[in-house]
Amino acid sequence: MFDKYGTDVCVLTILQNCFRWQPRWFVLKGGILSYYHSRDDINLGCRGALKVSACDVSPHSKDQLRLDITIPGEAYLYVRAADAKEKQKWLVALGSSKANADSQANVPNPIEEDEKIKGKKSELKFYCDLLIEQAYRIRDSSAPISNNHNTETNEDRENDLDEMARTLNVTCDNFVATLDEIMKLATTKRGGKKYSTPKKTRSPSGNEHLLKISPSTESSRGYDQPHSSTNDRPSDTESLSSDKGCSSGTFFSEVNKKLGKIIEGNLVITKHFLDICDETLNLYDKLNPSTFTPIKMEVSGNIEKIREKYSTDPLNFESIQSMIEKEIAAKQAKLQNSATEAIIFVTRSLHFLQLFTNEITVNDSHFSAQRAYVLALKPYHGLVARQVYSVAINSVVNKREFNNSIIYGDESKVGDLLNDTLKYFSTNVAVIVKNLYSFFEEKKLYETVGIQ
Ligand SMILES: CCCCCCCCCCCCC/C=C/[C@@H](O)[C@H](CO[C@@H]1O[C@H](CO)[C@@H](O)[C@H](O)[C@H]1O)NC(=O)CCCCCCCCCCCCCCCCC
Repeated sequence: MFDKYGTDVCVLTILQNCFRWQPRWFVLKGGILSYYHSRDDINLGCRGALKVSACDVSPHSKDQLRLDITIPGEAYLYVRAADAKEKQKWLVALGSSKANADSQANVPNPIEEDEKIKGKKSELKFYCDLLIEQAYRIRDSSAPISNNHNTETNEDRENDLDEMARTLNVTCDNFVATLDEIMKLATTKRGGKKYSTPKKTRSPSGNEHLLKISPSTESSRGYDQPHSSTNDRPSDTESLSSDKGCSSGTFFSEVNKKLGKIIEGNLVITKHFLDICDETLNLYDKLNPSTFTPIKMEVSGNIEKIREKYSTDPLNFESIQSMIEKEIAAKQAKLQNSATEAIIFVTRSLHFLQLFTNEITVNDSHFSAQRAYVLALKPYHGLVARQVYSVAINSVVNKREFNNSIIYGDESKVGDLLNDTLKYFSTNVAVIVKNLYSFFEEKKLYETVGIQ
């Protein structure tokens, strides 16, 4: 188990998609557990790494050879040793690594304490995951077409590859920029030699304006907040919600018309909330039905639960907040199928859509969906839901198809209106989502309802 560098190395089998165990090469060094595709691939870089001190390590209750290594709510690694002896060695090695880190934690460590660095590190991890995923997508898409049924033309493929390459380029730039910021923060904190950004030696990406986009680290839930109150909402409601009086427009210019009345003060008006949610359901029909029909059904089931509750007493349940308050008072919020629970899940899907529509104005659809998922849904999802996501993300249409499916009328007349209507939708929905999340927090709703 120990190699010539005094490092713990081992082949462990790892639980991958579809619940199949795959052998992987693991290295535990300096408190970091890294894994590689195989021993021969060490030079190619690790496939994943976890800081052991941040992990919970627990033997599986039934499987004698399995260890679950998790950072609650963030990462998980399910591994299986070849035999009981090997598992025991790993338990001891991981346990000692954690204990070492704990004892060092008593010595004040300015880097660890620095919230900024922590935030940047999770940003870096986000870009690292994206880089790996985008690189694989390019590899898969550039493989020769193996059957005659594929209707995609060479031009389509080239366009897709171009778009993917541009996105990869932006992600690389973001990754490097974040790493650079971490280096600066770390050296300043340590009082070390001032770090200066290395000169760019490669050709510019031509996407410099996109570098401003970075994952939100503003709150623990990763919520993006373009506008903090109803007063911040865009004033030009007319021009963006009514597609400037022409017969061409987008799906969102129609939806936007309904957004004006949805908020009163901080209250989200139930009737209009339901209206908007119903509208957004139409979007799922533009996506791959076999993947998205079940997701649409789940979301529409939740919308129906809210509608049903509302219909029992529209006056008392005029706002979403009053509906929740009354369910809490009647001790109904915790019940299975409560309107409160349904509101939480619908809000999460709206949050996803809000982030997606904001991001798609400057990025490709895959990146946008990925970012929206990481911020809006992933923190709440366990293994199964994440796997559903990984299937869904692979059937996301590209940006060109996305645009085509939301534009109606004369495409050439839509121009800037496309992005304007997306931004308008996103900005206004952000206000709705923000108000609801603040209310959830105020009422400690996740604890009250008993969900993660
Ligand atoms: C182009 C967009 C691509 C979208 C790709 C992302 C897809 C997200 C996949 C999400 C997988 C969800 C898997 C299921 C999770 C559920 O377990 C979880 C919990 O369910 C709730 O459980 C309660 C009991 O505990 C139950 O009572 C409750 O009723 C039930 O809901 N559910 C969730 O976390 C909610 C997930 C909502 C996912 C919404 C995804 C939004 C996708 C928007 C697509 C349209 C936008 C693009 C338009 C493109 C046009 C070309």
